[in-house]
Amino acid sequence: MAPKRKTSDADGKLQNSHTGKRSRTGLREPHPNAKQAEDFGIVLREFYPPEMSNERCQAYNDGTIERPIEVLEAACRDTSDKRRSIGPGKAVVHWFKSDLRLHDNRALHVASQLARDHKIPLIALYILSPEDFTAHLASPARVDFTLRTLKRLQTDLAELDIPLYMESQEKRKAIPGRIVELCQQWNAKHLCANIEYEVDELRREAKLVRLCAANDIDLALSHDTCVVTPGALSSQQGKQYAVYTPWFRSWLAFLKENPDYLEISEEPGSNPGDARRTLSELFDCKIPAAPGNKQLSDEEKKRFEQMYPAGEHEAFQRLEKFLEKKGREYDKMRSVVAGEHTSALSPYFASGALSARTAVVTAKRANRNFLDRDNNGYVTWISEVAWRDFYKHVLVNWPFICMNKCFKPEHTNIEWEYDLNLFRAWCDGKTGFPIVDAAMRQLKHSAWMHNRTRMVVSSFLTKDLLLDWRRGERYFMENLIDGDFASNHGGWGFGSSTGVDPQPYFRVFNPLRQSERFDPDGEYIRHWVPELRDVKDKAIHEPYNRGAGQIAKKNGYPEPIVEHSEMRNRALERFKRALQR
Ligand SMILES: Cc1cc2nc3c(=O)[nH]c(=O)nc-3n(C[C@H](O)[C@H](O)[C@H](O)COP(=O)(O)OP(=O)(O)OC[C@H]3O[C@@H](n4cnc5c(N)ncnc54)[C@H](O)[C@@H]3O)c2cc1C
Repeated sequence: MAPKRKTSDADGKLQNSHTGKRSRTGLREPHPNAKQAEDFGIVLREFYPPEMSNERCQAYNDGTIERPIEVLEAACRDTSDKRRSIGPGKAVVHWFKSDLRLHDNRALHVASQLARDHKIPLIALYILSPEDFTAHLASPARVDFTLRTLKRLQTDLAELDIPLYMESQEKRKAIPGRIVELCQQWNAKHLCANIEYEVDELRREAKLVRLCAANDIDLALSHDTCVVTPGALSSQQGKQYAVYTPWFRSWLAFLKENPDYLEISEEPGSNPGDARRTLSELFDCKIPAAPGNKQLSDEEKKRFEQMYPAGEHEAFQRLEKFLEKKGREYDKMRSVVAGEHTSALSPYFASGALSARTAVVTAKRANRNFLDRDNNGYVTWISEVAWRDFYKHVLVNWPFICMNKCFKPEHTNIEWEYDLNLFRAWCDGKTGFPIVDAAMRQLKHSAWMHNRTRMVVSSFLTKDLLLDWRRGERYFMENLIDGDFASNHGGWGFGSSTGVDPQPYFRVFNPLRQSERFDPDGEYIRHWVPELRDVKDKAIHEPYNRGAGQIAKKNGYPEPIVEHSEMRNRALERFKRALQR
């Protein structure tokens, strides 16, 4: 039998200009929530087509549509002969994206080796794309952190006589062409970059590989951001794991068998002596400005600078300090929401100032006996870093999750609410549920939130308010300094029970129990909700039901906006109904 022809991802995007099942007229009918989802700001129509159909997700699962990673692999394969024949040129370029570090950077290492072998200089490149920031919902705090990290990177590179050329490109479509133009201007024949696994980026890189080859430039791409490359692990049936625990077992076994995956790449050496002179104009580049829609106030800028100093040196110091002071107790303390018991390294991973590999190797060293599961603190922390890999592996295999779809497309049929008042109350930390409000205010102030409360508030938005989880996912991206598509989607999928390896839908977090368990003395709540600071003892968890209503009311703290058990039942009914369809 002839194999089924695969539709390319890009073809499919054009074919699938509408959503849902075919009606009797042959046109596709929208999903139950498609229109509301657009009006509620979930599908960004400025950049993307309407929500895709469940059929089309199924076609990805059946392998009849090429995944973006396959499109990229095909581009690399088709151009490999041509690329191999390309000579050295006069410079090698490393294109920085979300890998803003010198230490343990796979593609940068390749670029530096090439430059050394051919005795030509290395040029570093960064292109800021306001459109990408908007389409990918980058928060102003994350953009500011990226720009501050670039400043550190520029200084570190300059010490090696390597220039960092930076510019803004308003239109993201213009980026591949502009990169080719720059390489031609610098007479560079080799361009190196690390792979980003989000759909837009994989498609862009597939185009760029071909465009470069057509212009006599070799784009060499490296796998770098995950410890274990997406696609390297598969179940006994040869499939991508959808459950974390067996996946993690396989991840550990893979690293035991392939220790080279934990090898740290050397930092680049200095450029040859005359690079300062021959490339002098590239050394004075200004850090691009944050786009107008991603600006912070002066007060916010100062606050974030203090909370999260930028750069890889800071990241490494924080890593070492965390492992030394908190690592051993991590398994016992990581869910306590008051105080600092986790590493708070997520902004550094997200910007690429710290590699996951370095984190694992350093933790392993701190533990010394990692594979024999010596200390539960370090082993648990490594397993958390592995969650980051897990969600990226999931994204590569099920790319439609990048397109506003659930991991199980049938979950798109859940009937959500689209109530703006409830959504605002959640965003502003005014739901009358102290643990939820404390967490949402922590997010506003710190652009970061504790993992436990991320789970609590995502469950609350979806199960207690029954709001479409994708709006919460978007709000997180727009506000987190560590916003990372795969981890954020994974977290929201977990909390809303619509994702890969989710919390089962019938196990609904009770905000009160979560509060009593993970903030037993109410320290976290009192810190973030000043209206409740004078509330004594256990009343802090639900002031209106435990005799502290007067204080709460006097200080303007709202009564609960919903009744948990009633909403829980409603959520269970809606999930059951959707899954029985
Ligand atoms: C609804 C929701 C949304 C989330 N959104 C993001 C996000 O946008 N970006 C992000 O980096 N993480 C996200 N997470 C995962 C997790 O909450 C954060 O990574 C963690 O809180 C960061 O704090 P830390 O650096 O102190 O973590 P630590 O506890 O010190 O863990 C170390 C590192 O492991 C990784 N990690 C830990 N837990 C997870 C996890 N559950 N999933 C994936 N990676 C993990 C992170 O890179 C983290 O920095 C989300 C979780 C949920 C439930």
